[in-house]
Amino acid sequence: MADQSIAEMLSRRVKLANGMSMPQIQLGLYMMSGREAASSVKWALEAGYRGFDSAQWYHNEREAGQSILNFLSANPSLKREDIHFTSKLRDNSTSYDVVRKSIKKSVDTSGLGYIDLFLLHSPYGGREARLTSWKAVEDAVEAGEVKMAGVSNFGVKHIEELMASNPKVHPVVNQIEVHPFNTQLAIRETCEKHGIVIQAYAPLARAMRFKNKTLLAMAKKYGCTAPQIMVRWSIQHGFVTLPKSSQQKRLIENVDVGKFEISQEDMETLDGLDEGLVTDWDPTDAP
Ligand SMILES: NC(=O)C1=CN([C@@H]2O[C@H](COP(=O)(O)OP(=O)(O)OC[C@H]3O[C@@H](n4cnc5c(N)ncnc54)[C@H](OP(=O)(O)O)[C@@H]3O)[C@@H](O)[C@H]2O)C=CC1
Repeated sequence: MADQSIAEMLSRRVKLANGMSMPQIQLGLYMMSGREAASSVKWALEAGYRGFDSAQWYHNEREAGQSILNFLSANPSLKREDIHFTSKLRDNSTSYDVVRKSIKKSVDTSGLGYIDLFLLHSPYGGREARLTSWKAVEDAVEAGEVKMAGVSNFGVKHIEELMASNPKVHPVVNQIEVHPFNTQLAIRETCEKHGIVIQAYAPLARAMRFKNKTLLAMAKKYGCTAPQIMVRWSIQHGFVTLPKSSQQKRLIENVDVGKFEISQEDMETLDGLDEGLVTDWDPTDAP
């Protein structure tokens, strides 16, 4: 696998339980203004990124979608189907209609015609809201508004609850915080059991641990940077990984990870850095 170009790394795809696939490395769009999202998406597409992770909460679905459309019209060899766009439901609701409308609004706002992956952003709201919201997402898939459905920040209990409800549409991913400083073994095991791929958010631990001694020693050994070790760790674990940067140089640096492979022993050393670090929120134990 070593010695792959940036374009090759960005063309890697992960297979999903529903027979579809998605890019393994996608650009995270959290904490980007609309203007930043527009420019970052453009730079990323130029570099070869084909997947983007937005959300209703990020208030940049419109600008990210428009940037994708601009790129597609300037590059007619690429089609809408070559791009993977994710959004997420801001709030679960016990009202089916509220959620259906909210999904339609995201589709319209993005301007992309459909959304590739739509997630419940968190398990908040209780069991009834989770299952009702899921039903609305399933129907949006059946209606073609959304191609695939998944969840985010679901803990073991929430995954088991959803799977026990016999969902019509299989949740293809659970997007959770995962990096060497928070390895989330219990949730990963549960997802694996049910054929749910992990999407690793905050794969760079939001730049909070770049000075960690073990990480720096590893970067020196492999002749790369600390963020590159973190992205490489994430893909070697088989996650779909979502590093965010709104700087052109960094969003290219972060995916230039095809020239080295972390040894099994070093992967285990990195796994051992787990300290349960939460960089933003942790709704995985919500009631
Ligand atoms: N479902 C959920 O609840 C959540 C989902 N997410 C998703 O995951 C994505 C990634 O997570 P996020 O929280 O953004 O954190 P990341 O772990 O991706 O870290 C992003 C931070 O690292 C900095 N950074 C990026 N690359 C470099 C580099 N090469 N050198 C130095 N600093 C760098 C960025 O700054 P700069 O931009 O200035 O480069 C930014 O401050 C989000 O954007 C979002 O799509 C994130 C949190 C919660």
